[in-house]
Amino acid sequence: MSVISSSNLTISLNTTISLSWRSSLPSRAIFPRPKKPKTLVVLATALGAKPTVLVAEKIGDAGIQLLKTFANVDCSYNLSPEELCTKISLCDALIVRSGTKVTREVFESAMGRLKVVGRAGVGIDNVDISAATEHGCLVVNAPTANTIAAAEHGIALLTAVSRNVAQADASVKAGKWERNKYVGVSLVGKTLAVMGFGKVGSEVARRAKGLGMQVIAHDPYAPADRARAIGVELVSFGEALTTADFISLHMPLTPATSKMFNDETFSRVKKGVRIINVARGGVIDEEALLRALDSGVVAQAALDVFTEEPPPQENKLVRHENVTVTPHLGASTTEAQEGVALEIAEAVVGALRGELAATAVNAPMVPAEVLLELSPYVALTEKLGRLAVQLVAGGSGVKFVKVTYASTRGPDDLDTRLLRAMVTKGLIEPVSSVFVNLVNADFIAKQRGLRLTEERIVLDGSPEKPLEFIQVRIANVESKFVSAISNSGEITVEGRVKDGKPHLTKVGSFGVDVSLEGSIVLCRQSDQPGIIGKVGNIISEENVNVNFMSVGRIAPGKQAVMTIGLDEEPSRDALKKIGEITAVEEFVFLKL
Ligand SMILES: NC(=O)c1ccc[n+]([C@@H]2O[C@H](COP(=O)([O-])OP(=O)(O)OC[C@H]3O[C@@H](n4cnc5c(N)ncnc54)[C@H](O)[C@@H]3O)[C@@H](O)[C@H]2O)c1
Ligand SMILES: O=C(O)[C@H](O)COP(=O)(O)O
Repeated sequence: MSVISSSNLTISLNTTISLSWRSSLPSRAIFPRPKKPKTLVVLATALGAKPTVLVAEKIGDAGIQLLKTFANVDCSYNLSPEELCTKISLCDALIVRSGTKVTREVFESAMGRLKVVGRAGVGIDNVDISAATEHGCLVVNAPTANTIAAAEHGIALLTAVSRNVAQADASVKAGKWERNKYVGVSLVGKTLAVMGFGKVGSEVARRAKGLGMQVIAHDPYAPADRARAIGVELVSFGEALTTADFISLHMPLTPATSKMFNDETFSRVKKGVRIINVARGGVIDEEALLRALDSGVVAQAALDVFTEEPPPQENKLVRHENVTVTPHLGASTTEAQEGVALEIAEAVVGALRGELAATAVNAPMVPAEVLLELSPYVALTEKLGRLAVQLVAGGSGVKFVKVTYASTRGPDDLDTRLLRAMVTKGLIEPVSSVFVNLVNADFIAKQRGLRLTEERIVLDGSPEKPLEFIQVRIANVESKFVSAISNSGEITVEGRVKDGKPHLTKVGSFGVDVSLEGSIVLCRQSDQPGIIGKVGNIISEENVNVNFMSVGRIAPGKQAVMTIGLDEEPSRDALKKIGEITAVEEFVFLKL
């Protein structure tokens, strides 16, 4: 047996999430129960409480129809920020495109009801992800359905600028015939630098190769072999700037890419370069681009996206004769919009049902089969957390928690992120009013100063079961049930999964066995005949059903801890009577 300790690992929840929709449902479970998603749906319908989805920007009809099969759908477009904040407290989900800013105020105004924001598209820079996470709100996007549309629009703009299509069109419509003025440049043999070699960037590269261009790409995170496979060389930012005749932008807007193209970068480009931007307006310093256009450093620009959308009327860039503009049309093809709408509707409905969200933005993925296998352990860890915190005297001074996983599997074969998050949920929810889920567990733990460390015990044996037992220990606290303090001085509870059900198997240093459902009475007594009967009588007089009972003792005739699992909560009077039995030295009632 070996112990692997990850000492001082501050809890960091990078966990798959699927949310169960909680509004009006009796269950507060946040873990997707892959075998039972339909139960949640049936409950929602039976209670007449369908979730409400606010669609704040127009999406394809197929998506709306799919949403309507599951939810009340409110399509309200062009809402002001104030109107959105007013409506949001009545909504379980919100769907937007790039035109709606989902700010911190929106999450605050939701008052905990908003469970998922669906971004019908790729870029999530219009959603305050930190605020979403802090409010336990899942953010999902539709990352694939508009890739080709965006790439095609990039190529449309590339060819349009090279041949002055927009300017020449305007000139002819103005009654002119200026054949000499609108002589263009050829694409064949020219170098195109694709900045951001992701989904759209690589499709642009592929198409530009077909036009006979030399394609280079800059992307610090893209694998070189993927680029090589389509005949593209990955180069440094500097090399891309200095060698390109055309630059096409395809990176996300992040703090690192904001104003990536500025006076300094324009001072390094080849004179006469042409720039295409179908990514995000904010990656270019628009004032600097204007200066570069005026000085002729940049010959032409084609812009689909702007820092402020729509750009103000007087925007000089928009009116510049060497600039071609479109109103953020990259994703706007019939095909892409139908695809995006379906992709986002499926993601939102799935998240509301408590199923896996494959496109979660603020919660990393754990494969479905892993989730299924870990499901009973997820219930176990939450319940151990709940029990442990209720054993603390005072109830809220929990700072140092250690979770031990005993398994025959090596650490690399056991992903404990979900379990860790559920311990956090179990520890925090009974002593606070906050709702903890897999999205916000990390944030809430940190906010409350909870430091959770994990330890592995690697057991010998065949690794069929993911875990043998799990132990939760709380250090530096006193307990209202002194027997829960183990020899190491910590409140200790241990459990395992038996026949698919979570069981409590140890409290302090006492071995016990009780199924973790309903509620529990823990009772320490001097080991002598008749006690079990006396306690049992008090409970049965109350008409409360005992679902499990076990006694763990140190040695015959010495102290024993009796564990009684109850279906309902006994009255205060009954609990008082248990405490008055002479041989009972201490007892505690715990809710699961
Ligand atoms: N105009 C439109 O309508 C439209 C449509 C679709 C996508 N987009 C935008 O296009 C962009 C790309 O979309 P995608 O689907 O290809 O996303 P993606 O995530 O597949 O690709 C983005 C790529 O940018 C790279 N990147 C990140 N930081 C970078 C940096 N500092 N320098 C260079 N590369 C960097 C990433 O490694 C990634 O490979 C996004 O901003 C998206 O919002 C716009
Ligand atoms: O990031 C995206 O997916 C595009 O910018 C598309 O945005 P839209 O949904 O507003 O067209």
